[in-house]
Amino acid sequence: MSRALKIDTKVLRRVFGDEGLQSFRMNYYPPCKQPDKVMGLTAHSDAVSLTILLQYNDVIGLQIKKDGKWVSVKPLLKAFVVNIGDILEIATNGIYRSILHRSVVNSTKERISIATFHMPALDAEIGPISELIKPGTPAQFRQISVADYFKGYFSRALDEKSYLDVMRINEKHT
Ligand SMILES: O=C(O)CCC(=O)C(=O)O
Ligand SMILES: [Fe+2]
Repeated sequence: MSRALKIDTKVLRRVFGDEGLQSFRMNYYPPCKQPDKVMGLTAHSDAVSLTILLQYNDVIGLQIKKDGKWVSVKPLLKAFVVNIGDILEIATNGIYRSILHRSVVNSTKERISIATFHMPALDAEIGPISELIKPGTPAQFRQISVADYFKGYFSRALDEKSYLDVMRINEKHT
């Protein structure tokens, strides 16, 4: 990522240093006779920096929004899905985009996924990396402490990528 962003590797270490937090969530989706009428997990992007996800059993459910369409991510044996989260979008000033995703349910089979979320420590600050703010690319997001960022995030309903708009400079705060 440092190479792609053309920044020193020390910069990402500074931002996502070794004091970061990891949390995890196990999602259990029971079968539903009318899967078209329910949503397993509503469309969202992960608020964190990076998510490493295991689709534990061989049941399709995770979908990502690609070119305006929902696309299923086929579970692969022993493979992880790596999803970019909102903090990485903020830190890279919009160069890396967090992925909009959701989970649908199956009519006969249960589904289990395990997500590990990675983020900076609560007392760290997040905002666009200073090395990426240049005359042609001004800061797109505000600077905020990780604690305040998550306080705001958890006080809202899960709603696509709407919380990123709250962090955006020159956008209406809803
Ligand atoms: O069940 C899945 O595959 C996705 C879970 C997810 O998006 C989440 O836990 O944030
Ligand atoms: Fe997610």
